[in-house]
Amino acid sequence: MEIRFESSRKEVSQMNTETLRENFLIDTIFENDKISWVYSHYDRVMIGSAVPATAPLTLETFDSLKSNYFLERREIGIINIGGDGKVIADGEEIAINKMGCIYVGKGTQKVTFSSDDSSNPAAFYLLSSPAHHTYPTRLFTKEDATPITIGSMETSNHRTIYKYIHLDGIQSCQLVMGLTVLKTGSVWNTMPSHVHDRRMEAYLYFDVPASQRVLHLMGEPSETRHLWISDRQAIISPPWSIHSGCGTSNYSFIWGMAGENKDYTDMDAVAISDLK
Ligand SMILES: O=C[C@H](O)[C@@H](O)CC(=O)C(=O)O
Ligand SMILES: [Zn+2]
Repeated sequence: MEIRFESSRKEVSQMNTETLRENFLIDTIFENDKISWVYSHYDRVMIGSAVPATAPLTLETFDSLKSNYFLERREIGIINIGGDGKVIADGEEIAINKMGCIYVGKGTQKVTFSSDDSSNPAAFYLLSSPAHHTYPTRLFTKEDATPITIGSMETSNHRTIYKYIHLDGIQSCQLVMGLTVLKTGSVWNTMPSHVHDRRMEAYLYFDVPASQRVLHLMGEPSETRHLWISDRQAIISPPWSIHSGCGTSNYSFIWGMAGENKDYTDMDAVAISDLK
């Protein structure tokens, strides 16, 4: 497991491309037959993936977590971006199709991931944060997520937001999770952008066509930086940073947060005219 420590706002304003990518881009995820994790010191959120290509995979703990099993003091949100699959949580088998979300609560001792068809394996994106209470394991399909459409074609940000784990959805201790799908012809996500100093955020871009890229924007609103992102790569966004992007085509992404509250609408908007 890779550990990423935090960087200060001043440090980030002085980073070159390579240092920025080393600190905030997660590019080696979604490897076949592997569970991989990055432990971020922003709100102690763990960002990972599980691709059970040829055989099922079991969630294991790490020495550095000093726990007897992964979810002893943690909760986890799982979203499938690949073929149909299953999650087994302490014996409870749950089928999960593309864009479905499963929350598994603290205290669950054994979690296993499998694919229905090894020629089209499931690809599970994982987000985990510390937890102090057990909320029940729950599945939401993308239809359960009461999708809302925002933005417009005129401003190239027409998109549908699916909220899964949040105040009015699946209950959790601090995890908030969902995904956004851009309409054909729309390329901007989270524009106008925002910050929420009370919560860190992580993005996983997916369904980005192989020859296309997303220009992800981060940094303080008056000190923005960019990173070029390809399909199935993730980005860590510090609590003081904007997290927004513009694609060379439309695309989708999973957003996830942890911190002070689970209120999706708790955002401090940044006027487009204030970005530098
Ligand atoms: O705090 C919320 C997150 O940044 C995302 O939900 C924003 C987003 O998906 C979008 O506007 O497209
Ligand atoms: Zn946000």
